[in-house]
Amino acid sequence: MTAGKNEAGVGASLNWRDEFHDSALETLFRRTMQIQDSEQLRRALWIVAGIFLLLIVADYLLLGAGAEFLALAAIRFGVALCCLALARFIGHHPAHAHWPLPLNLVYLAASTGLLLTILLYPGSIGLHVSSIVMASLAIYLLVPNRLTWILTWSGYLAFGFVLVAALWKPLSPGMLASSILMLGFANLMGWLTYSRLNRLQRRQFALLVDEREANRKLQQEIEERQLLEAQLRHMASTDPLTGIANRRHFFEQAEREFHRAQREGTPLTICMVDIDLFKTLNDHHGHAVGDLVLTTVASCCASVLRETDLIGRYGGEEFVIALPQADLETATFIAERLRHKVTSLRLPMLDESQRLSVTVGISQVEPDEAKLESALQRADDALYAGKSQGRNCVIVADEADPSLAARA
Ligand SMILES: Nc1nc2c(ncn2[C@@H]2O[C@H](COP(=O)(O)OP(=O)(O)OP(=O)(O)O)[C@@H](O)[C@H]2O)c(=O)[nH]1
Repeated sequence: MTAGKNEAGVGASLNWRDEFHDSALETLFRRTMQIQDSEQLRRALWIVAGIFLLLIVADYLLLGAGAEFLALAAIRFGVALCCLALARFIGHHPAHAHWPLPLNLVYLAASTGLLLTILLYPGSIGLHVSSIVMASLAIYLLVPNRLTWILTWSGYLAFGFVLVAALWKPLSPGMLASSILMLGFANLMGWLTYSRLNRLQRRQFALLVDEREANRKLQQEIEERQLLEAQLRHMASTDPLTGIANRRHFFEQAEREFHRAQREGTPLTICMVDIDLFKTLNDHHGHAVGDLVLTTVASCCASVLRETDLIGRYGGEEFVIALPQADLETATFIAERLRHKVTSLRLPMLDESQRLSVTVGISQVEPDEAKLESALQRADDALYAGKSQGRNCVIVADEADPSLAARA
């Protein structure tokens, strides 16, 4: 169901048959009501069959076991059988509840049977008029969603009655006129009741469709908003060039790790990573190549880390890494692995003499340290020490043991 069609909503207009003007909505309505309609029809057929069978008993009481009774019983039994067969068929195939042929044939049999009884029955004409009136009302009330069929059937019944009454059971003009009036009134009441029920049912359905459409749109809007929020969050926390965390987001996460490490007494190390002679590379090959180098080195750094490690762009060509649960020895090992990986990088626009390299400064958060910045400062100092020692190396801050301050 498209949104445009649903705009019909509460005001979804109905035609003279009390069906939706919008054929798609009408089809949806019928499909939705299929089970209910077939159930209703089945029940109607059972009721009609039951009435016809009961009438056999009434006929017997009135006529005795004569030839007229047998003829009547055969007609009534035949009609009841047709109804039961159709009810069973619809029970197995609910989708066929609106098949015109079997339904119209059964109706034709039932109403013809009813008309024939007028000929065979010696009862008063008042009884026949009442039975035709009851049958007409039953059609309006029991047959779901088929006004054209209902009108045809009621017309057949009324016309048949007048014909039978005129040809075989001549009535006085007064009796004929009042019978026709009774039938007309029954049909009018039936039609009005049918129309009222039908309109109510369809309006409720249109409301439901509207509500569902509104809910669907709302859900779609919520999902779009959530997606947008996620995009905004991602944009606010990510460096647009390299795709790793930006400085702000890195520090948010690193602060959490800092407090956890201090609380739990576990190690936390910081690595400052700086691309060597990046300015020269930028000046020689231009900013676009510089950007590509930054992106490549950033993903190279990220690839040597565990999921729990943090990496962010500190600024320019400098990256910062936080390694929870890692002491200086482990951090040095990781930094060396990173340094080696960067030196082995090959970019098509750079020749062999222009190998990429990084210098890394490492520091460990001290147990009694109140701020993360102190450890960062020490890592930065170690980095600049590495730069002044000739670059492409890993330097550990305040390291007394020179074996850990590895140099390439
Ligand atoms: N392409 C590009 N260049 C950047 C970006 N941010 C900073 N830079 C450049 O990075 C260079 C940093 O150079 P310096 O800090 O002098 O250091 P260096 O040339 O790498 O030398 P050392 O660090 O001493 O090895 C400058 O030329 C900046 O313009 C960026 O986002 N893209």
